[in-house]
Amino acid sequence: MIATESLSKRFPRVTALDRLSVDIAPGVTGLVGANGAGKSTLIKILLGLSPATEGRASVLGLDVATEGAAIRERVGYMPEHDCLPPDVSATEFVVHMARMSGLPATAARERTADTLRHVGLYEERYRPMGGYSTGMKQRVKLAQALVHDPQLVLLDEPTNGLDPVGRDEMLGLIRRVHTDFGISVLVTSHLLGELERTCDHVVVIDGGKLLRSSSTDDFTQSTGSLAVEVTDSDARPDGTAALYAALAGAGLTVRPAGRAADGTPASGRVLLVDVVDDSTYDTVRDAVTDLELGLVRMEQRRHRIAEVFRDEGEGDTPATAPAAAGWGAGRQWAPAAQRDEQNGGAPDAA
Ligand SMILES: Nc1ncnc2c1ncn2[C@@H]1O[C@H](COP(=O)(O)OP(=O)(O)OP(=O)(O)O)[C@@H](O)[C@H]1O
Repeated sequence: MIATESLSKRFPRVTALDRLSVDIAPGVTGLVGANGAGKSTLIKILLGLSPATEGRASVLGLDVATEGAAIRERVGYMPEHDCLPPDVSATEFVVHMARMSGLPATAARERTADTLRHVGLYEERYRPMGGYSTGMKQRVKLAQALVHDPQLVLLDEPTNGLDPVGRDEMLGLIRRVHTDFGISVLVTSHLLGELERTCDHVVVIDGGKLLRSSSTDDFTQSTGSLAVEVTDSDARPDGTAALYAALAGAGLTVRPAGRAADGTPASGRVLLVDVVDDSTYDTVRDAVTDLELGLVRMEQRRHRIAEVFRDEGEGDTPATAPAAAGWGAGRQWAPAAQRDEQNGGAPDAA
């Protein structure tokens, strides 16, 4: 669907893309990187709007250097920044964009109504967009990217500025763009954590270089740990501590999920139990029953994408720690994504 070969973009003072070679298949793909990693630059090159300094790229089999117009006919684009005229309504704007894409007037009106309904804009669609919330504006930007029924959409930071609920809704909408309409999606974000729920595949770039391109499952494969959470009871006001002692006493390796920055156990209520064999599940169940605690959850733990990068970064091996100055930001950026997950996905101020 998208292929780049040694693609570079150099500005006078900065190399935004550095010999990037990547292949992106149909489906929902996340393009993730810290601010300034080169995500928007890549999107502009893929749309044929900005020439590469070196290398090649194709989108839907079309060459970005010579077939930009044909690419833009088949591809929708949601830009990162606010670009909506404040005095017109969503309906007027999206109809206009549909007409610009070549749809006849009636089809443009029908497609606009369908698309705005799909993104969840109802009565508000007749009001001037200047009075819209950030979430509504993001939805209009998504609608105009979809209105001409593209084969692929490129979404640049669609969750920017949204609160946790708005972000979840937007990610759900993006997923449905693919499942309901069969449109492939390339979505950028600087938050690793949010993409693992939405994307089939994740491409990570840093300082314009490819850091990793893998299926989401490869990033988040199961670990050998079981996450267990229990309630407290009158008899045992600290149920987690009681369970910890019981499981350790039964010979299992147990630790609290997460540690504070100084290495002390975090105050969280989730315990991680190393799975030895199938009997581990029975031991946990029996311990919870014997202590007369309520079992909130017992689940096989999966890696979070952010942890993969944190763990790899700690080794500082040449294969995973790029020389680019961006890695400094990257190291802060993985825990930031985790913080973001822990607090329920609050917008990242970074
Ligand atoms: N027109 C330009 N002229 C000079 N430098 C540019 C230009 N466009 C981008 N850059 C630089 O190229 C680098 C990559 O920018 P880009 O916008 O692609 O990053 P990004 O990953 O999309 O980050 P963000 O989400 O912050 O936009 C940055 O250092 C940026 O300052």
